Amino acid sequence: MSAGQAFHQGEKIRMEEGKLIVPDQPIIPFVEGDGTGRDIWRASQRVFDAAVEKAYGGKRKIHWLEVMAGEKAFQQTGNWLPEETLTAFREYLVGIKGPLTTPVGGGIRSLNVALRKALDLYVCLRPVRYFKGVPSPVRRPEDVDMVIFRENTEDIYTGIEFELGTEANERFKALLSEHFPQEYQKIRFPKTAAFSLKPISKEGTHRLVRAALRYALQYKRRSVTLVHKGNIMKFTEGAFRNWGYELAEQEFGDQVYTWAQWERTKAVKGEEAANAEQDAALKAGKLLVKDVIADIVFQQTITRARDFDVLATMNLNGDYLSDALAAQVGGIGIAPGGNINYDTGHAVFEATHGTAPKYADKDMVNPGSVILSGEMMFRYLGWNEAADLIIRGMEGAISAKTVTYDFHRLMEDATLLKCSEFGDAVIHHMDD
Ligand SMILES: NC(=O)C1=CN([C@@H]2O[C@H](COP(=O)(O)OP(=O)(O)OC[C@H]3O[C@@H](n4cnc5c(N)ncnc54)[C@H](OP(=O)(O)O)[C@@H]3O)[C@@H](O)[C@H]2O)C=CC1
Ligand SMILES: O=C(O)CCC(=O)C(=O)O
Ligand SMILES: [Mg+2]
Repeated sequence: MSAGQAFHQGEKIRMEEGKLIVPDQPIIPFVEGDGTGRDIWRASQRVFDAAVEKAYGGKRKIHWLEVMAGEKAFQQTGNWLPEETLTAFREYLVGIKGPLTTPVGGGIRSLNVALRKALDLYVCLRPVRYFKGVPSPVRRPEDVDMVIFRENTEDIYTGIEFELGTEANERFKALLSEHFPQEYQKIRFPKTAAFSLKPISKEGTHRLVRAALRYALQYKRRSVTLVHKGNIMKFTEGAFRNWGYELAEQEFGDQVYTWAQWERTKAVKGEEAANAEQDAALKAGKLLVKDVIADIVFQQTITRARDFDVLATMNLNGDYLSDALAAQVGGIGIAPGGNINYDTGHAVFEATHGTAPKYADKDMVNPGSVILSGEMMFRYLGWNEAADLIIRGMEGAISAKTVTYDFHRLMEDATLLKCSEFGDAVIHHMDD
């Protein structure tokens, strides 16, 4: 059904004066996704409808609107990401999607990235929390309670690349050697080098860090950590850190204490004075804004998880970090997310994982990531009662040890469920 068809029941979600207006019968567009997306969507949609029905007894209802993207769209329309799909997500403001396949080393560019860019969904929000009973490779998974704010529209995901052997690559190299001879000299094997460009802007950094800080202050989190590889990429990743501190001090000065402030005090008054200043600020309830280099963050989030809370990252670092952190709390089968523009209200919720093609149509994988992405969507809509039921259902199914293969292989005495059966178990445990 097309986005604009007037006879579709339900109403549009709107944004008015910076506030989301959610009717009781909203139209929500969804993409089921490629590969395992099909199985996962079927299970998840049942969970969402059950949660809404149980929470509101018929007063509220979602009118699902299927929109096409990926393989299904290509088969049916010859287009991987039809304009109608973008129009639907634009018009109805809030949607949800399954994973879409991106070929490696050639072929189409990521449809996921294209959607994020088209709707300017500049925050990729990925909470990482522990559910009791989930199998984990670390000793204290309950210490993991982090929220990733990943920049979603810049970085190497911009897709400006020059492939070896193409005329564009030769022209790009000629431009470098003519206009930037010193930089050109640094290329180890210029004859066989390909290139990717990495734009990182002050504007893009500011809006991402602003969103992370607002979230941290609203939910009374302990800290926001800026993640970067600024020692090596000084003017992109290093600038991300500097602009992040700048924004924090300029816009949230009376509510935060930054490590940039600590450095300045140390330079003038010494380390002891800087430590005392930080202690006093934290005692006064200020939010700590700090930074970490992107390699050590992968170690420290494991060895001292409690030191990390909200993490603000550029696009690639956040992509890596989301899968890595998910491993500590049960893996990618239970890692939700949302792509959000807090200014326009547009949001598309989706799992952190991909299409896992080897499991496609086997009714086997964990639908938990999409189910929890729906939970995030309900909270975004203010439907907290439905969201709470989903959490209760997930907790109940996991603590009853009725789980899909990914958890089953790591748990003792668990019952192996199919993807669809896990959805049923979540619904069943909503009544716990
Ligand atoms: N937002 C999106 O749409 C995303 C799309 N992708 C795309 O997906 C495709 C495949 O990517 P790939 O790198 O293989 O990553 P995937 O996340 O698709 O799969 C990697 C592994 O993660 C585990 N896994 C994934 N999903 C689940 C699940 N629901 N339940 C349990 N385990 C799960 C499986 O592990 P095991 O083998 O151990 O069982 C699987 O083999 C690529 O084309 C990629 O571009 C990737 C990420 C995000
Ligand atoms: O777009 C893709 O295929 C991969 C995206 C991805 O890995 C992510 O957003 O986490
Ligand atoms: Mg990823």
